[in-house]
Amino acid sequence: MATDVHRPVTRTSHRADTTARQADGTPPAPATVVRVDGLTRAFDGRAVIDRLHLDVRAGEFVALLGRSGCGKSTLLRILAGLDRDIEGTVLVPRRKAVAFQSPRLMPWKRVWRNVLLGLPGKPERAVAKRALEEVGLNHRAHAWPKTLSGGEAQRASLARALVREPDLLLLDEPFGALDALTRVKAQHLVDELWQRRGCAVLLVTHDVEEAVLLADRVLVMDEGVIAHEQRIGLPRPRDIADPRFAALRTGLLERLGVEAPATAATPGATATPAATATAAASATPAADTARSLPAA
Ligand SMILES: Nc1ncnc2c1ncn2[C@@H]1O[C@H](COP(=O)(O)OP(=O)(O)OP(=O)(O)O)[C@@H](O)[C@H]1O
Repeated sequence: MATDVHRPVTRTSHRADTTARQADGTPPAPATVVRVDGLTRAFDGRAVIDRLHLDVRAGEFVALLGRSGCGKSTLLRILAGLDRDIEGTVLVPRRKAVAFQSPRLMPWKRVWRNVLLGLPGKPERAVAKRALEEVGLNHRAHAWPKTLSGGEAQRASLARALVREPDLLLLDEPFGALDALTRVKAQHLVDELWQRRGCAVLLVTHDVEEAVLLADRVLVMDEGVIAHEQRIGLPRPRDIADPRFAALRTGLLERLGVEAPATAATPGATATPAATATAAASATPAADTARSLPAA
């Protein structure tokens, strides 16, 4: 796998992949596709990311949580190669793609042309159509972006990421602007695509439930570093009614220091993260507020 190294100021250097068979003949651990070592990014003298370490394995689904302003998008932009004003070492695969909360489609290009934007050479329309088929949007291939619904535009943005055949898919709050029902559908789609494609995914989200639903591993960012890591060993597809799901969600909410609102049923009661978790399970817009994270 070709690897990009972003290393303007290097403290330590790493090799990316470790695929050699072990001495006892057991299969090797999955290769590492992302290796970040001692990463620092400062704005106006303030280190938003401060000597951060992170490894992501091939095919792994990682969710990144953290309070608003803690540096999640900054980290994702660095991994995407969009910000290189850094200290430390960042190794990422050359084949990578990003989808943002806003689909960022060019209004003057039809959907299929948007999907092919930025691809090298002269890719054929069939390439776009295949990706659009994968996200269930082929019937809108010739539409103008402004005629798409929010969910359709987000699927077009995903198709644009998929045509790049990424080894690493970076998703920055891709469902944040969608209504609750469309978001659930989009989450299922991403889960399906990830299982089919087998690429590594790094998902930045504010939604604890979404993180537990989709990720193999949930990371919590705080004070410029990965402050907490939680493996999610639940079988897929995951059931939010499973008590183990609720326990993981509650644990993560506690880590994030989310204060739940007092419920009407228990006036004056001290709210607990568990209450937030219960509210979040209903997946209503009100619940979205309960599971959003406070600002840093
Ligand atoms: N180009 C920039 N110039 C100055 N400050 C910046 C710049 N980009 C980000 N920051 C600051 O860095 C901090 C982290 O921003 P970032 O967007 O990474 O946070 P975040 O965790 O993704 O937040 P949110 O969850 O609200 O999207 C914020 O305080 C932000 O104001």
